[in-house]
Amino acid sequence: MAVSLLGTGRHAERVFDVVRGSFGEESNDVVARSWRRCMDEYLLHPDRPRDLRALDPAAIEARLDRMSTLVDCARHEMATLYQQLADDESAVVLTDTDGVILHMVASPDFAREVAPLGLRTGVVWSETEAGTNGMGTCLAAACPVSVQRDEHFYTQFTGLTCSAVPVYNPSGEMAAVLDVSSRSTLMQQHLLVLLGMTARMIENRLIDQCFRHAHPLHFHSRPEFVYTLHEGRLAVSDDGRILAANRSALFQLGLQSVNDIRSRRIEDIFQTSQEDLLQRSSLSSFHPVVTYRANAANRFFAVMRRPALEAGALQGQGAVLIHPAGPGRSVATRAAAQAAAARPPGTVATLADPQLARHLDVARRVIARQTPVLLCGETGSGKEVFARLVHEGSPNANGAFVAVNCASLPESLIEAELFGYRAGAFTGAQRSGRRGKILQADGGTLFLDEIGDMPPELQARLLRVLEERQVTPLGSEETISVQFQLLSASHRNLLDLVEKGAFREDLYYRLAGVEVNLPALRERSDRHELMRSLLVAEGGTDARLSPAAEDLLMAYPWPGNVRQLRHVLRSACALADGEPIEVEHLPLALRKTVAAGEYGVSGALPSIASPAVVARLVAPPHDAAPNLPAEGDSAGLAADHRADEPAEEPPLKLNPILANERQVLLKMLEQHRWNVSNVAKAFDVSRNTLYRRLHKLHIRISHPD
Ligand SMILES: Nc1ncnc2c1ncn2[C@@H]1O[C@H](COP(=O)(O)OP(=O)(O)OP(=O)(O)O)[C@@H](O)[C@H]1O
Repeated sequence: MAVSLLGTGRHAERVFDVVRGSFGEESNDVVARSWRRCMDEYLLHPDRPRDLRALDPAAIEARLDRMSTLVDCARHEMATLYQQLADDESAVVLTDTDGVILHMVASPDFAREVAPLGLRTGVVWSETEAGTNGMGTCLAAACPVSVQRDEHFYTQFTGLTCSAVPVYNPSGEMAAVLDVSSRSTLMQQHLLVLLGMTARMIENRLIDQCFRHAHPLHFHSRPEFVYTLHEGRLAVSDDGRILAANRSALFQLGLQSVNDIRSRRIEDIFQTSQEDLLQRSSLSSFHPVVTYRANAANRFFAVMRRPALEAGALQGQGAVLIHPAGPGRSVATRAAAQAAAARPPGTVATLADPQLARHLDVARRVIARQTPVLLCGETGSGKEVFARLVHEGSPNANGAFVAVNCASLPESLIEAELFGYRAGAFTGAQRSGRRGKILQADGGTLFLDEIGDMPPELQARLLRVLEERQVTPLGSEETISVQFQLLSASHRNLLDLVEKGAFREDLYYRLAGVEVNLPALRERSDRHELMRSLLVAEGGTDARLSPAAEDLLMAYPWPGNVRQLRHVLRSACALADGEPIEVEHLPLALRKTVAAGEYGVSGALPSIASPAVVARLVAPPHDAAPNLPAEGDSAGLAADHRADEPAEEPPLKLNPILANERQVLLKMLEQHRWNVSNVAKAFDVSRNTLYRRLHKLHIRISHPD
């Protein structure tokens, strides 16, 4: 390892100079203050380094026990941060408030290399012991700190650059320090941001863990930030009193400390009661609903849930439902699992489309015979919602529904996530080991989403598990028998992937006992009902769509399917703010697409749309070319025109989408008194484009005004 850049003597001299002189001589004031503390208060000497103190194994064990909740919350986030850093010569370290290292994630080589320096579990890195350093100085200064190479007090550490941030407990007190110690000095600012984000994730997990009996309340002033790292998070007792708050909650509410909010009632903070918030959240399928700050006009979007323990251990951030249940488990446990399975986050499950209802029936019958089902369909078409419905009507309905998104897991973690691992299987593994998702699905249903993204080497392991129905956790020699129903899904064509050699053919046939193709939203006959129930979910029972807005939504081809519809309705509800949703509350791009009839032409439909669908959507109802004035021909466009027979049925049979679009345009023309310029402006398209569209849809414009 490189030692001081300056050499021991010169490094010590510089420390002396700065401490004796003014702080201005050292660019980093935090470091200069720390050097002064080291010399004046702790009586350390930069010339006389010493070995760092290490706790004995029993003392380490006792500390780990005391801090086990925090360390458990931190492990996963630290492993993820380590993956993100992609730097073999770095370590992610967690210390308690005495500076004792509790947990460290590093490559085995780097861990071996830095162990003699004291970068290992049980060693004390407080400033009093180790002089100026990332962890100790962060503790002493109680703020994020970056200590680069020669900024360390002792020469022995000047080969390292350490960045550290505080981690707070739900009472708002500093509970730990999260640090990255690396040989690299690059990207320190970026690193501090990443560390700050990881600390917040740990803090949110800690609130979840410590208040599993409380109601979690998620909120933000912008709906898209709810359920993200930036959300405000409160834990609320059964009687509506606030027990804990995260940092973002305090910031958004303009409060200084958790004490300013603890024990206060929901009504003191928001213009709503616990009852009302719970009811509206449930009605909206746990999508954010509007509320206001008590005694103020600040608007927030909030969701309140039932306690995790009561709801059957809904874990993590609104994601996967995991609950052990199956034959032989207690009735209470099964009932909790059932209740939780019946409340998947964000589901209104409207399946009035007869084709979909048939598919559901087939899938349920097939899965009851232990035959795997593969769901195919465009992104956002509701594959997971459908999978949950299959599970709920299956013989394993009392068991857990465990969803794994193969696309969102880093390749290096997917194996541990799926198969689990034994205690100490790798650096960074939990002390107690971990049950993988497959074992969690024992007696229930395993849903492998985006299966086409599973790395090839894991495909072989998965195939073996499916054939043998036995799992061997990482680092273990024990095989465990497991019984689960299997559903998988992909928006990619798996057979194409098989042909390209990216997906194993034998695995494909193993997964696709029966293949169910879910229709895109534009092909569903129940899209009207679905739109209505999503509207209630997003905007409450009073939410209304104006007829023109409704027609426009019915005319749009929805390349992002139900997910996109949900998002559009959510933002429209927010913009309409309690009034009926009008066309102008809908996204401009959507209006343009409908007005210009650009389905499949301007990229409105993604390439995943089948050629048949694209052909149907772009097929003109009439092949006569419009006779239009050239763009910019001011003479031809000087005046707007009036439709001759606006209400007349189109002479040719239009497909439902084009017929809808025609209705939208007619209504808009009516609304704008047949002023084509104004309608074009409302859709933000040129008049030429609009004329062309009107012609295609057989809306005749004849007399200039
Ligand atoms: N039938 C439905 N009723 C109500 N909401 C639905 C329905 N189908 C889908 N949604 C909503 O649409 C969104 C996307 O659904 P889902 O995650 O099931 O789609 P997906 O096809 O699995 O998506 P991806 O391909 O991206 O994994 C979710 O917010 C879900 O709640």
